[in-house]
Amino acid sequence: MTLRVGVIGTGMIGRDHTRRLQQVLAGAQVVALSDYSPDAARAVGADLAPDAKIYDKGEDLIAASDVDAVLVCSTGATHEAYVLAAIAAGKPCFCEKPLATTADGAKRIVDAEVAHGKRLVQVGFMRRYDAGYVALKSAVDTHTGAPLMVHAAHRNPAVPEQYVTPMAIHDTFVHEIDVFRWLLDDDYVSARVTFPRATSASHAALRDPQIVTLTTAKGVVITTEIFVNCKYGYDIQCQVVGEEGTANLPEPQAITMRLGAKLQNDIMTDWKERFVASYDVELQDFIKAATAGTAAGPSAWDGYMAAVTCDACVTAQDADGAAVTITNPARPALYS
Ligand SMILES: NC(=O)C1=CN([C@@H]2O[C@H](COP(=O)(O)OP(=O)(O)OC[C@H]3O[C@@H](n4cnc5c(N)ncnc54)[C@H](O)[C@@H]3O)[C@@H](O)[C@H]2O)C=CC1
Ligand SMILES: O=C1[C@@H](O)[C@H](O)[C@@H](O)[C@H](O)[C@H]1O
Repeated sequence: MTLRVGVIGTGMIGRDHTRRLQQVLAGAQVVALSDYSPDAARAVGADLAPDAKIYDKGEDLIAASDVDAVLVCSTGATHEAYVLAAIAAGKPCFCEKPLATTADGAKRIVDAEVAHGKRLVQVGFMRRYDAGYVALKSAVDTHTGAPLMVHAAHRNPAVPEQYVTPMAIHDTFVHEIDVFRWLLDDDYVSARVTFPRATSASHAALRDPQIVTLTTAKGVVITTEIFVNCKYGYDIQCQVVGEEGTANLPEPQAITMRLGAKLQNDIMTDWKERFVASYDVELQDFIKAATAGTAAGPSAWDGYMAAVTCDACVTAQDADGAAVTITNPARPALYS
């Protein structure tokens, strides 16, 4: 059976996911596209899915009888309404991060899915599918002993002018929030944010870099540098320090050159390239589960827990370095 997929939001990642569904992965076909700007949907259709029907409204795409499953790739603030509509229609839904821009919004999705009684939602936390993180988790689970600390960095070369201080949490750090819960099998109890000297490459509405310190229920302290105007490349770093040893996230494969009296290798410059294989694997997982009428991988609960933590981190950005407590809600049986 070929899964008939509708894609809502045909910007950067909507286009890229349409390409992988049409050209890379097995078992799915994009039959419908929708975007706030219909011209953007038409352009992606013309380039990648000429037979796809273009819908002016995402809600109509979700309701269409020939759409089996939905990909929500529009801007973050629009996700909640589309995911709720997909659940109401009983259709599997892959939602790009964030699941919702507030914890309350994510909770409404969890409540709707629990009421439906079966998982339908997968959140686009693709790092859980990254071969490097999978290897790191295996090392942490089997070799390095009880984790004590994590040191991490999330660096982007530059961000658009409209990117402001809270986005460093909701848009960027949200990946670490999810992947470290999974990596450590733990939840967060507090968040603290400090701001080093600001880079001159930023502007008044974006305090950059920032350092977030999360403490987990088991007492692990995680420090992450978020630096979104680092200039030199897209660089994701992670080191777990355990009782017996340390484990580092592997560097992406790159040719090492001895050239012009220098030892050098390229550093990637964007997320599309850095995590290309992870996006492929996560969506193949979505196709497999959605074909069976359900969802796997990062759940609406994971999206909700990430949103709760994001809210605490954003509060901590204005707390002058003080710790903000994170209260974890009770987990419904659907997500156990
Ligand atoms: N997992 C990952 O690594 C990444 C995830 N993302 C997430 O994907 C989502 C989209 O990001 P980008 O593609 O980078 O943004 P983008 O700005 O390139 O594309 C967003 C698209 O959504 C459309 N849109 C806006 N409101 C809409 C609405 N109400 N209904 C339908 N379409 C609407 C816009 O017209 C635009 O075409 C965001 O939530 C972002 O956080 C983005 C990049 C990487
Ligand atoms: O998800 C992503 C973007 O939306 C975000 O803007 C970047 O900071 C992240 O590095 C990237 O992975």
